[in-house]
Amino acid sequence: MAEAPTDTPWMIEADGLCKYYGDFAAAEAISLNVPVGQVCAFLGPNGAGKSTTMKMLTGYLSPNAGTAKIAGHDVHRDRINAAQRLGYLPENGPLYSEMTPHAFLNYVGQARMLSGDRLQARLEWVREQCSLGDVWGKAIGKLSRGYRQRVGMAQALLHDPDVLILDEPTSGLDPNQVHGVRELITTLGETKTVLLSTHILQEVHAVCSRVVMINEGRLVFDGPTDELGQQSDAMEQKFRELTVAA
Ligand SMILES: Nc1ncnc2c1ncn2[C@@H]1O[C@H](COP(=O)(O)OP(=O)(O)OP(=O)(O)O)[C@@H](O)[C@H]1O
Repeated sequence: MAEAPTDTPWMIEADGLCKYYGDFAAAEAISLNVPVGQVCAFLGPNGAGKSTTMKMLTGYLSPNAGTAKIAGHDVHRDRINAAQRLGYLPENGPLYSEMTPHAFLNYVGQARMLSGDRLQARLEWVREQCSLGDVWGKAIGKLSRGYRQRVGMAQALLHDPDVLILDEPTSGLDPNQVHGVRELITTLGETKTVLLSTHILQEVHAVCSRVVMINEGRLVFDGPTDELGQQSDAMEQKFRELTVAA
């Protein structure tokens, strides 16, 4: 049953999220709150638990313990309202290889209850913003990794959600495309709340005001980007200190 939305300043809330695979803790006691309009980086080495946490935040994975909310809506108990406010770019998006970006995004739009002029306007907006014009009519299965990533980004943005959870949005993109996606995220961050995972520390400086870092399933840092150092070198050093196993 749907819950009444709470009057919360937090657009993304995690409270004590845990995920176990057998005895192995992929995520343990993850709590974090992201306020309206913040662009927050989610960092950690390979296997740290970033994707696992993001899947729990978006309701795609059930936690063993803890709760997640989007714009005050519990992602399991109030799934439809949470999903309406959320755009999610998964690590390996479920893209339908035989469909064109146009057909796929049209289908996604209808599934999200968009129709008529509003759907057409949103399709045109994502085609433009995600630079998909050249491949709009080609089969997704024949697109390069970078273009597939942009189709994934387009489906996350299509319904104009307030909250974006982006798992490695610039992975697989060439430097020009990386620049374009960073600019897009910066613009989106003026009005939306964004949590993005990345391995590229320059990206964090470029677009994020806050960093949350995870290692071996546990939070090890949560603070302003500047606290990790003004330069990428300093940030890299801090990253190693916080994430190399003791
Ligand atoms: N379905 C699963 N069954 C068993 N172990 C899993 C499963 N999914 C993830 N894991 C393990 O949980 C840990 C965290 O994985 P996760 O994908 O969340 O890490 P990550 O920080 O996103 O890594 P990367 O930066 O490499 O994408 C890893 O050790 C992974 O092998």
